[in-house]
Amino acid sequence: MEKIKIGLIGLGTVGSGVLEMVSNNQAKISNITGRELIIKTIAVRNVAKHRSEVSDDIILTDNVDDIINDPEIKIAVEVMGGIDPAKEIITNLLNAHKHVVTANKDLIASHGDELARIARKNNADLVYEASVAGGIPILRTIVNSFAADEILEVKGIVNGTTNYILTQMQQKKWSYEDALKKAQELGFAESDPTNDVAGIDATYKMIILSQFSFGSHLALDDINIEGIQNIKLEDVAQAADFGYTIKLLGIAKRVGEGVFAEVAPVLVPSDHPLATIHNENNAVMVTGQAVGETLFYGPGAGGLPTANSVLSDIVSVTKNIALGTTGNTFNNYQHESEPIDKGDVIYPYYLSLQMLDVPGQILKVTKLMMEIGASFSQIVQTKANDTDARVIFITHAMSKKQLATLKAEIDKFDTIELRAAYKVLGE
Ligand SMILES: NC(=O)C1=CN([C@@H]2O[C@H](COP(=O)(O)OP(=O)(O)OC[C@H]3O[C@@H](n4cnc5c(N)ncnc54)[C@H](OP(=O)(O)O)[C@@H]3O)[C@@H](O)[C@H]2O)C=CC1
Ligand SMILES: N[C@@H](CC=O)C(=O)O
Ligand code: NA
Repeated sequence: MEKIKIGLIGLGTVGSGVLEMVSNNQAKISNITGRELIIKTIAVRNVAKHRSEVSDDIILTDNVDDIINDPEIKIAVEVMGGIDPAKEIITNLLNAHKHVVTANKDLIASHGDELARIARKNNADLVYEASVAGGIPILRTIVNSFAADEILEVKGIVNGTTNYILTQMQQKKWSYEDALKKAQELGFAESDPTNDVAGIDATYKMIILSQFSFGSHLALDDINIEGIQNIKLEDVAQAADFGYTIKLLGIAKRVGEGVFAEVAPVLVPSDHPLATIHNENNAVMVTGQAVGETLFYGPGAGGLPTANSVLSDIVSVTKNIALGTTGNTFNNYQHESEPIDKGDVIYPYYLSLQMLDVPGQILKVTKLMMEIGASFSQIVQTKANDTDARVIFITHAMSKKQLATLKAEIDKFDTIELRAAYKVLGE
């Protein structure tokens, strides 16, 4: 049987999963593709590290040129992460006419168009199913199964680390710090978890999902991003009392001829499907004009689940090599979007305020709400400490402009502090 030789760049959480799957699932892969896959060379940062999983017939190197310059290697798998030097490495691989499979959302969200052009020029495949929602086969599903439908909205939980942290805070009352540490130990977090907890990783994934769903080219600056770093156990408990679960959601939807996208903590009604997604699992809800609402669920992080997506890409490239059909862009939907006024997008909000416990304080907030033309649907007051009250409001739908004015006006009161403002899904 003809052999296809592969170069693997990175042997951490995902790379180890890829190595394991290629050796354990060879029979099925060969059956489907008519080719035998061989991992010839693995590039890592530190070759001195003990790696019992690497057999003697595999070349282990710390020099990626051993893959780039090897004419025998047809497919390179980049699972080292980060933008530099991954961008230069992938560029060199494509220019050396290698097909590239990557899990790198940072790079694809930031420079995907440029890399896709280089791939096309070299008649090479560049595919990245693992970059969004780990083990969920979502990108190829949008390309193939939503090819004709007009997608109106794509939203969901697209970061495993933060969903794991929120689940532990909600179900086991773990502190944020303890939950993050465990997510790192389990291999869900990025090597620097800042992007996970600050919502940047989820934003990269929403940029890629928006490209596939709307043909748009959003940049980080186009998107309102808020992470989970400031969520307190008291908000988690208060949200639960109101019947909500706090989730870090990515939302991207068509607004007129433009696309609105946001990543932020959102109160999800506890009986909503997205509220039932726990731990490192992810879920992506795609709403199409014709099909209506669809939901795709599965592990969003972790070695083997992510490796399964990488392997699906490797198999797809291998079939293209066998058929002589390489060089097609993974996503070729392009649609020019117009800028939208984000201030007009409306949602209900959860507002947590701390105020001096004396008469007239709630009235001040109520008057402000009247002035901006907004209103409350639920109010709860508890004791914060000897002098202060905690007052939680759930508002009716209001615009971001109204919310910004409210925040600015509350800021002027010495006796009232806005401690949290989170969107609420549905009204
Ligand atoms: N972890 C997950 O659940 C998921 C991760 N991803 C993405 O997959 C990619 C890999 O993630 P993950 O496996 O978790 O990362 P790890 O940190 O576990 O592994 C990174 C690997 O890359 C190697 N490496 C780093 N820099 C270089 C370099 N300059 N040259 C050669 N090798 C290098 C490291 O070498 P050494 O071993 O010597 O340190 C290590 O083997 C990232 O893009 C990530 O965003 C996507 C979906 C899920
Ligand atoms: N760090 C990421 C890994 C997968 O993309 C996450 O937690 O989702
Ligand atoms: Na995926």
